[in-house]
Amino acid sequence: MTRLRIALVQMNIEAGNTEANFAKMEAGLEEAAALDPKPDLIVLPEMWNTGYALTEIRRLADPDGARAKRLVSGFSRRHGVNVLAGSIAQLRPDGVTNTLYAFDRTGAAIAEYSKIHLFRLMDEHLHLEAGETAGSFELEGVPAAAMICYDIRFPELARKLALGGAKLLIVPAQWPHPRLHHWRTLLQARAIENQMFVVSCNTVGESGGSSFFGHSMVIDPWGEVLAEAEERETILVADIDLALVDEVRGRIPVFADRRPNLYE
Ligand SMILES: NC(=O)CCC(=O)C(=O)O
Repeated sequence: MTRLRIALVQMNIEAGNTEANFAKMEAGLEEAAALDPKPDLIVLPEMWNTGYALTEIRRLADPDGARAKRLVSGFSRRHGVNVLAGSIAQLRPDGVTNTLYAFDRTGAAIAEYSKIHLFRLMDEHLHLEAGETAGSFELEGVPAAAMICYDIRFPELARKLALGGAKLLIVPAQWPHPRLHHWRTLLQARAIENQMFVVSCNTVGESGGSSFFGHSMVIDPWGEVLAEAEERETILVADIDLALVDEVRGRIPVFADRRPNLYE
């Protein structure tokens, strides 16, 4: 399949209120799955279970992500829809990670990725453990990849994922004011330079001393913004055609023209 309908659940997350956040996440998934036509893929934002309640994160984090995995996997299977389950605060024996999962239409796990660049400005490095591997996977036969929020400031990671074949990059985030122009510019740059679709799901509202601006986006491999949310809770929907990736890569053959021996 080269065409995908994507729905992004741009939601307000209450820092530290996991029960409210789980309820909101489930309501958001149900609302997205009820769209007509139904989406092929639903995406959630970063750290949707706890928000940035980092000083209490060990108490709040989901042990092995068991609760989130059980709920989202069951939802995927019941509705026959792929879900990229945001990221959550996941409790592991060696600490808390900022981890996303993806499930296919049968509810089977197809991806797990823990954020590898921790964002010092929001104290992530003091409370979270960084992941150690990049996030590539396959979605309905499409080579795809995921990064989390601050990761998009590292073009070398996006390039590695694109060189590995990714045509679709999915980015859950909690990106606050006042850096809207960084968010939009970096996401568009990752799409243009790697000639791939970039799909980013942000949050809205005040939490943990930050104000999140939404502006979830779907950007095509030419850098065109196909859909962009405003600063309020919403389900943002866009239809993408993956065939455009090969067309753009054929028109400007960036990957064939690279000179890695000069700069790697
Ligand atoms: N949650 C994050 O990683 C935020 C990243 C961010 O705001 C940035 O400017 O980078």
